[in-house]
Amino acid sequence: MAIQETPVARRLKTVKHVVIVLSGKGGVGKSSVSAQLALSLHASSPNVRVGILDVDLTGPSIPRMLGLDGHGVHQSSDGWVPVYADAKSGGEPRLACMSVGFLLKNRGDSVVWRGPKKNAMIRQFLSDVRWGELDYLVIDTPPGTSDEHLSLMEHLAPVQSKLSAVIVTTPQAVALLDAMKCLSFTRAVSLPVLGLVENMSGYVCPCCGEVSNVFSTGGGEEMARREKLTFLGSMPVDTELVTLLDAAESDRKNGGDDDNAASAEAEARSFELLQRYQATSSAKLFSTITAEVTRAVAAGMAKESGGEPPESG
Ligand SMILES: Nc1ncnc2c1ncn2[C@@H]1O[C@H](COP(=O)(O)OP(=O)(O)OP(=O)(O)O)[C@@H](O)[C@H]1O
Ligand code: SF4
Repeated sequence: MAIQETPVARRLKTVKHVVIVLSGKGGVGKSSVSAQLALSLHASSPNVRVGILDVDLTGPSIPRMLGLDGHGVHQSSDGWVPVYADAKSGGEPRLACMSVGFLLKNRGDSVVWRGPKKNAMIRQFLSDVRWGELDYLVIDTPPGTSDEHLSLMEHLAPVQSKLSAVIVTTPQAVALLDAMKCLSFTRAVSLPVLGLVENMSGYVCPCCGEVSNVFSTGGGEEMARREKLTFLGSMPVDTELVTLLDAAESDRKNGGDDDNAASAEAEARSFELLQRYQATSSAKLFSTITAEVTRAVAAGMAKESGGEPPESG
């Protein structure tokens, strides 16, 4: 008997690879890493098409991080239409975003749902968004390994071969302990891990750019070595990132939330700011991560098709 294709599998047929970003603890920078990874993949080639899906139902922060606060969800005959972060920056839009944040009236509103409703929402996000052709879909998840993660893995099971994960941690012992729980989750659900990112590893002085180690450092690298994971790199606490996010946000607010010329211009400016951050030294890490993601995905695809993986640069 033929196995019936699920709506999620049908929808994700046009998506080549899915990168799930996980963290054991809240507030370690998982959404920042997801947003910067999506921007970096987008910048890696003028032909790469990227989607970012925010399934952090109780704390969606991707719209703010991409300067897209205030957008709503529009329905088409073929499903929900994602919001394009680069829609106003000229050329064909190729950075698509969908978040529960687009469903909330105000940013301060919270989602108070029980498990079954969360599960249904995650299924709908995976099956109903009209992504079109995507090279990468980055999924930002809630912290920890909760019901949402189990739902996500259950719905994504038919496309298991397209999945991999990036784990984000901070260097402190308590965060590393939670990152280990995250790692055992990936092992339990057979989710391949592309590598580990250590965020808030040191502090970049806004005056001279010197990096000082406020907390312990190197814990992420040590954990990666011990667990035989790829260490993707470390990112210091960078006030430039905070300033940039604030600037992008106030630009967006000044433009208003309506779809008028002022808001379009503000959105184009905030996207430009975000792209500019990619060129700073703290964000250089993301080109390494992007290269690793691209290499691992190409190797995986070559293995599936029986061919040789391309040489990594
Ligand atoms: N390297 C960094 N330098 C400066 N600020 C950072 C850095 N990483 C994250 N932040 C800031 O820390 C805050 C928390 O980051 P973020 O929302 O990415 O964490 P999270 O792990 O996704 O949190 P949550 O538990 O809410 O999902 C944000 O305001 C973000 O801008
Ligand atoms: S890192 Fe350099 S500029 Fe920053 S506070 Fe220390 S000495 Fe001053």
